[in-house]
Amino acid sequence: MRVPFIKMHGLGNDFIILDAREAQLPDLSEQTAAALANRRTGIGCDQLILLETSDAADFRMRIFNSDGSEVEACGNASRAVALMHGERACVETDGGIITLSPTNSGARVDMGEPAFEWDAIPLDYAMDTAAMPVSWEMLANPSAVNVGNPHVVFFVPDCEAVPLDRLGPEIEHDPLFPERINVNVADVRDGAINLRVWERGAGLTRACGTGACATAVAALKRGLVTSPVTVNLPGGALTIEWSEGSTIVMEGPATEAFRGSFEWADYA
Ligand SMILES: N[C@H](CCC[C@H](N)C(=O)O)C(=O)O
Repeated sequence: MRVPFIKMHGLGNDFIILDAREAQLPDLSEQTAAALANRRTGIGCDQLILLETSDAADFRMRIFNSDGSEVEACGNASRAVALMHGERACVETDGGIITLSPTNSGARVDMGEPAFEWDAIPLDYAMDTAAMPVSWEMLANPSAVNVGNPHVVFFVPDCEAVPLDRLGPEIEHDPLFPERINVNVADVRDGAINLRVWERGAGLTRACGTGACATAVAALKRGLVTSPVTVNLPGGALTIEWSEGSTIVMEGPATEAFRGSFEWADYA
């Protein structure tokens, strides 16, 4: 079976998008997702995105990391799907309902409300998620926020100085995080956030939309910045708006790279 796809990215965080809303596709296994995402033997992406019909929203967006793991949220892909869909839409994800509003260069996405309770992150045991009494070498006293998916956020003097390629996987797989975790290291300068992210199931990426949301919320709760806040990632900048009790709104670019097709049997 020949299957069409669209290759898109949000600030260099890249996606293969499969659209099963009209044409039924075979069941997508985590093995097939990982094979398609493989940059050497497959098409290559950070996340694979599958669009399906939904009874609860305009459509459903499913998210598979490049290791094959299916997860709840993907901010950059939400903007890419908004641009592709071309009009305002409510979208069902495993992390809740999000609202997409295309702009002429990408999209504004309402990501829903963040959660802060230790068992909503989730953590393996109770603790204060605003300043967790844990550390990994120079990374200490983080915040934890769930923005549909789980994030831990460390504030440091210089995010470029952190050996994230080594500490990221160590923290991602720590037993404190029963569903693993996305690892954010950030510094704050001139009212803006500089952010690097080790993504659960995908590793270092050029940008992470949900990481930008979680880090902005953590910084706003600590009084380090004011809303709206610019978050500078290696791939570019996003703007995040949030205040206590409200939903998170993220705005930024999305880009279509190319369209193609592949033989499903080659990856099944
Ligand atoms: N790159 C995505 C994050 C994917 C999240 C995934 N790594 C997870 O396991 O939650 C974003 O822009 O939000």
